[in-house]
Amino acid sequence: MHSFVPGQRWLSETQGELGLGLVVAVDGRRVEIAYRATGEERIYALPDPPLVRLELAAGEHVRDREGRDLTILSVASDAGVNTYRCEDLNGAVVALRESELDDRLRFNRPHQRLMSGRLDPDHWFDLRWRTWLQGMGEADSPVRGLVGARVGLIPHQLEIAAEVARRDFPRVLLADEVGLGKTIEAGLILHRMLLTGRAQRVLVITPEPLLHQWLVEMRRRFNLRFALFDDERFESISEPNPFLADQQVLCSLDWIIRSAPAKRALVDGQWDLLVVDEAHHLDWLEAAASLEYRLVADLAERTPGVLLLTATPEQLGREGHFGRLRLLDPQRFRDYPSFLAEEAGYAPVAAAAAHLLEGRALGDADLALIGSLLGDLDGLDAETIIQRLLDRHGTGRVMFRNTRAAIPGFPGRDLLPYPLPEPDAYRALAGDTAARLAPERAHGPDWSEIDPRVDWLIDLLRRLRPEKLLLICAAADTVLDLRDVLLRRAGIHAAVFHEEMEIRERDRAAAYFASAEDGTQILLCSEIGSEGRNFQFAHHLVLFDLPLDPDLLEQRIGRLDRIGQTRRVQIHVPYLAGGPGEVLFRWYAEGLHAFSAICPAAPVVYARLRDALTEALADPQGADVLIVEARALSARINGDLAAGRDRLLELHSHRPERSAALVEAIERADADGDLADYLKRFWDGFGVEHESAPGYGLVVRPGAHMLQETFPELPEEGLTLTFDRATALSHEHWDFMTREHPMVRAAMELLSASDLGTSALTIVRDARFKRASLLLEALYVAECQAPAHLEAGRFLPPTLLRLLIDESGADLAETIPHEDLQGHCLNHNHKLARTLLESRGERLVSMIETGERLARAAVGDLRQDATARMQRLLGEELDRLRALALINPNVREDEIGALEGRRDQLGQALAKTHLRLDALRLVVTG
Ligand SMILES: Nc1ncnc2c1ncn2[C@@H]1O[C@H](COP(=O)(O)OP(=O)(O)OP(=O)(O)O)[C@@H](O)[C@H]1O
Repeated sequence: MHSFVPGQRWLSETQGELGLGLVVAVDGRRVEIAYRATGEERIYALPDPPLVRLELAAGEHVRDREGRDLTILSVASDAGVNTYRCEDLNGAVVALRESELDDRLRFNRPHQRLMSGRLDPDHWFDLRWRTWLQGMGEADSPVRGLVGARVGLIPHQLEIAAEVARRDFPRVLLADEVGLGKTIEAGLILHRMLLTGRAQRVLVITPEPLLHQWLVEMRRRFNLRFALFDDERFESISEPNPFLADQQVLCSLDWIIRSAPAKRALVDGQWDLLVVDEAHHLDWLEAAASLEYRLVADLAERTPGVLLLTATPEQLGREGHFGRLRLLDPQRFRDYPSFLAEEAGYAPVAAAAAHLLEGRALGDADLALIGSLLGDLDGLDAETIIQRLLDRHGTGRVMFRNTRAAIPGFPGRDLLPYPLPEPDAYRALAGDTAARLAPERAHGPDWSEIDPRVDWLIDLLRRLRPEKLLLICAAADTVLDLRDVLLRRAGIHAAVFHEEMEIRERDRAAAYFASAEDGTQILLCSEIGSEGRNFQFAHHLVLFDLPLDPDLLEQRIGRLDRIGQTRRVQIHVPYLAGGPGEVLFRWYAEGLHAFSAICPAAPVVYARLRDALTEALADPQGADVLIVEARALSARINGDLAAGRDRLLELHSHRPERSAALVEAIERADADGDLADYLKRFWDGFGVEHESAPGYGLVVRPGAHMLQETFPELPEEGLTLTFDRATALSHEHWDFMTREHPMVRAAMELLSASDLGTSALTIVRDARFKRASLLLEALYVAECQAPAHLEAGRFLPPTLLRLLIDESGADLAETIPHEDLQGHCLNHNHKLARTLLESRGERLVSMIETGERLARAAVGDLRQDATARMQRLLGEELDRLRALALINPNVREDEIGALEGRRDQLGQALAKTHLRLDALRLVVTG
């Protein structure tokens, strides 16, 4: 019999959910226990309170208050209070007084619970079994983190996400063409890294107009709740570094640049992963780097994972592109001239790879080129050669770019030009090309009275009603003037979106436009609406003016021509005939063919012919010659790009056979009905109400008599959910329930950390068992405790070992599956249960000992297999990286070092895999 001493830890015999108790005071008649996990204090009468002394032994795994995982090496007692000598995950030895044990620790003692007749209903035992099985299935799944996103299964996105997220330090430029889903790719990558524990602190930086869209996309597609930081939030947090108060932070580049204290705190934010959207704003020239660039460079230097997103990597020139690659890997991209020289060599390599892909025989020149890059080609098949070329050359490992041409399913675009007479007053601006190109700004406030585009627009709106139109123009003033004139002259209410509005106002305007029932027919946007936003529910785009930069034109069209667009995009272009407006229109329409499709050559053609274009704008007589030249140049460059550098990049950015396997794996997970069955049983056991809703939906609400006051992630008012991906995509206000949904993860954690279902007793009547006998069903869990970033679960996830021991000590688990042992559960029949347990107690103890022995032997095998698998997989990966490093400087030294370190640490962690008895069920057959 123990006596109570302050500082000791005790457990409530009857209320395990209180957590670990601490003796705070004792007198002759009572003991006072604090349960800090639940904030309860209880006073118990002595001498016989319903408490069990917590005595831990060497080999057991515990956690301290700071969350460190420890293994007990030995125990010493001083005046009745224990001090445990422990080892942490890094092998350091620490002394832990028992009062410092984590108050939330649960100590399931299935053995004691069973022997003392504390029994749970069978269904909880069954759910425990299924919980562990499910966890095992997920741990090494190639589609982990990808399954739970509310996204359509678009192959190139899944492949990029899987490829990038498995790297130790993912530092890449996601540069798919406009609207192909870079935000989704970044979301998939970070979702996977968060789920596997590879990242915890994530920072996303976007331009101000995209903040809200990111917030919403992360929440509704990935169940990720980002904290949006601005001055107000930053100042309201009193911690020394307010960013440390949140794990997933979203903020705008503009705000950080403006706020010096925020900038300092952000750089010290200890991020694991940094995402920068619209990264082409990070200007860099060899001679000067912008403020924005320098800030991101500071962050990138201190953050292991960096994702830069841009659809126009070469906007503002190749030098800026190089600057952004340098953010990802400053060692590799050290100087601009060598980068240019190296790039020049890509085209022939890509051409050779293309020949191989097309199944053509290689000529001597190709063979010599490939041989000089890869060494001996003997015995290598075409596929292997292509893989190696992709792997080892170019910017492949740091940059991904998919183009529309390679992705099916875009409905296409139609150009609808409207030449309009140029008013005399505008023509009078001749001599000032800029003014004549934007007469609405140069002419004065009454421009809308004389500009034919206004009547044309009113007419178009009437003709297309109720179809929605997005209008983009260069300036906020034009937006405001157009709004006024539409209302005044035609009674048309337009929503507006421009840089002088507050973020919330802009988001409201976009929502007002989006609303199907009572929204506006037209949204008038200044240029800030041309970047990143999703307006693909509309099919008509009006380009009220045209930008000079072709990347900007593509950004504008990309608002509608993006994933999710269901019809051909109608591009309406009104222009003033005879003047520079017509020249610019023809430049895009006839010279670059940039309205009807993306013109990859456009930035280069623009850079080369900029002067000629300026001249033709000033003097439209020269337009014909210019257009012919632009057409020839863009055809040639587009051809070169298709055959050269971009072809290689495209090949590397999407390998269909790999993405097909990912799509198939996710489809299989989606089709598996187990999860719905699992959750329904869980809810039933817990007391959560659920009923079908029309159209693959399910309404779930807290019941009146639940096991605990709340169910994880279930709001008081309940929620509607669906297990069906297609339904989830069309009902975005419903939760998409997958194994990765926070509710499922929290429910599984709740169960495995509690003692629900850890001991059960069932009577099974089955003709296969002739006479009354005992079977002991034991669930052991082999666990490898290692720091999360090592992802030990890939090789040895918490692994369930199920044993079914009969009275002779034989294990029948293989022949009698768990599902076959259904029967009558004795958790309510205490009397019968106790009689059974008392009469067969000795036999039971010996069966438990046998189980323990068999499980220990099995865990040894498991440990060995996992270590061998880890050595093989990481060994292969290391060989590949080392081979790559010899020829491709894109492979960084620290990547190889990190992988070697990981292999060693994993080896040590796997060797310490330990075994824990999780649950016991006594089955009485007859
Ligand atoms: N797999 C997907 N399932 C469902 N919707 C998707 C998927 N991928 C992309 N989308 C939708 O398509 C649109 C374009 O995606 P996203 O915004 O990620 O593209 P982007 O490449 O970042 O665009 P931009 O170049 O304009 O910044 C968004 O509305 C997004 O929600």
